[in-house]
Amino acid sequence: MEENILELVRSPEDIRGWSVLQLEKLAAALRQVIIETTAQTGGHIGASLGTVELAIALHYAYNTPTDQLIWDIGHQAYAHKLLTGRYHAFGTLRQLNGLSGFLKRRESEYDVWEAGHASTALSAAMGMAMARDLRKQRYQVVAVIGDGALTAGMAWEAMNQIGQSKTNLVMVVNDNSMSIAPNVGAFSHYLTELRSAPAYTRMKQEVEQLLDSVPVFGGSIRKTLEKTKDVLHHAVLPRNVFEELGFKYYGPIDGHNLSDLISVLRNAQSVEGPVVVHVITQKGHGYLPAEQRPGEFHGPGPFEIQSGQFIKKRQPPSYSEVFSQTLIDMARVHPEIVAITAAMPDGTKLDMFQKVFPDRFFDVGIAEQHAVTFAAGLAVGGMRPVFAVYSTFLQRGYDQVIHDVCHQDLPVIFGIDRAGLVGADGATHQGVYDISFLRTVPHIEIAMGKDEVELQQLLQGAWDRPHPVALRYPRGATRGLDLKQPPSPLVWGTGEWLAHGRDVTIVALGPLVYQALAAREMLQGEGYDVGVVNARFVKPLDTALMTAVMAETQAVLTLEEHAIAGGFGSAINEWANQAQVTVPIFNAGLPDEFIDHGSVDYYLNLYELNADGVARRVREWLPLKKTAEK
Ligand SMILES: Cc1ncc(C[n+]2csc(CCOP(=O)(O)OP(=O)(O)O)c2C)c(N)n1
Ligand SMILES: CC(=O)[C@@H](O)[C@H](O)COP(=O)(O)O
Ligand SMILES: [Mg+2]
Repeated sequence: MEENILELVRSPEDIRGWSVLQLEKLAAALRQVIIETTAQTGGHIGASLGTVELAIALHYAYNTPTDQLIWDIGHQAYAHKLLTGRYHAFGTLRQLNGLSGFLKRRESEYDVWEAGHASTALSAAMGMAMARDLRKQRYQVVAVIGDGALTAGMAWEAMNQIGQSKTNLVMVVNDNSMSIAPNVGAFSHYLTELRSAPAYTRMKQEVEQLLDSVPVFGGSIRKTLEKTKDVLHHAVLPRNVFEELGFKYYGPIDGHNLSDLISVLRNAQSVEGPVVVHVITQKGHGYLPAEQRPGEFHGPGPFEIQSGQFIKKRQPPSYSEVFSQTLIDMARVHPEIVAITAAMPDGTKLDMFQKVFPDRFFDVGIAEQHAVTFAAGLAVGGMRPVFAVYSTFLQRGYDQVIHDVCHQDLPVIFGIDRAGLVGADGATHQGVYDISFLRTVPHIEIAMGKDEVELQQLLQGAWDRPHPVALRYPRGATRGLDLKQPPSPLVWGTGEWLAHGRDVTIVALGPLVYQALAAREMLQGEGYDVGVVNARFVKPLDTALMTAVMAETQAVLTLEEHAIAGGFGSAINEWANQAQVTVPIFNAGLPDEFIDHGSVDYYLNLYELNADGVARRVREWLPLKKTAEK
């Protein structure tokens, strides 16, 4: 039986003496494991197949983990995981208590930087390089960043500092001309030009050879000639943007050619100052369906390897689809509506909007801060911008929400997608902070419907609001309800008293309303008299409804799939405190800790936010007496 080459690799040290042929075999084995595993677990297969050779070459050429290797985002680092002692655990990828889909410092000493959000690698690398220099240590710092991540301002802020500093730092640009969707923007076009001009490197090499062949002598003649060579360099050689910023540029290099990669990376080590190594890779390389459909294979769920078909149950439309379809219907009537995404046209389903209204759709790249202020500008100009953004990524644009949108009280609609737990992406991606960080800001109104019908109604209602509005909706499938076009209107700012109950009233936000109703069913059978309110609004709170509830019930349990600190329950507490409500209020939400990868259902159960958990809470710790026992 043929030996499994991956069994030989317990750490990168094991491959450092290998021949290119052996390394190529290793690359093939890594690809096979990545395909076979992600076919079961789902995950970021496309990006990770694209960096197999790069990961091998980096660990081969550098002395990791002493040399610090930073992967931007970390979704493309499966080969890095497999090379750094995690082959046997790889089957647990993105599963509860298993390997993270991103890099984690607690998982490996080779994971020197944790991320999940894009474009942090260069700032982190600069920090590490400065720390090294200040502490007079000797190790290399290498950051791998994608072309998509280079659309973010943060990356440029870092380059601005790195280029000036002249510190030793290698920036590997992993250019596959893809973000999740095809990459966008002027810089992406620039990279395309740079990529399609291998003549650049050749010509540069030839000119450099020519200049180097000019003999130099000692003393002042030497100095003069050196100076002349310098001037000639600048006059004859075109300088690209990286060079203008102070980096030495190597590229473009075939990112699937191991010997080229290794020799360039080795060369880069001996260069003084910051270096860019521009590597051209193919997303999904080595697995045809992923090469052909790179967008779909960016981060799919399980799939069938042979056919490349996704294994999906038939499901009702997702919340994102309902949001986008409703927006399309509204945009047909209101020509002022425009839609914005920050590199997530597929995830937010705004790609549906793009198909119908290509001129009223904007993908600004991984640039959430810009997207928010761009929306503010559009609003000032008389348009009605809708920025659909994952809750977690809106964190990037917080100052812009406060300073540019809310401060000017502009009618920007934020479609806050993936609000709540997200499952396999884990801690960096949970959408569980937006209520806390948004509700402190004046003018903004925040709502979350219990289902897709209410999402439609709320989006429709947001159109009439003269203020910023944040509409939250979760990841995944809706309840499959019958949707009307146009939806029947609801009264803005009102909740819904679904059931009256004297012992306790559960005031729930979003789809957890259905868990509250199910808990009520259980508890009523046990003699508790349980009420349920669908809060719908976090801001403004429906205080009239809450006042009426407090007059009728012995206790209130607030329920939300959001951090308990500063969330919806806190809003109720603040109001109750001001209104001098004496009814005890208990808050159920997510604890003050980062919540790892694992299914949403698992965590809802763990934190007693599902029907069973809510019923347990009522039985165990609410200071209640069943009405039946009184
Ligand atoms: C701040 C932020 N916005 C959006 C995303 C979602 N996202 C994850 S990967 C990705 C594409 C990144 O493209 P690139 O850096 O070129 O890496 P590739 O996947 O092509 O290897 C995007 C938009 C994110 N992780 N972080
Ligand atoms: C790495 C990253 O940030 C995205 O690829 C994210 O994983 C997408 O999440 P969804 O699967 O919820 O669209
Ligand atoms: Mg890319």
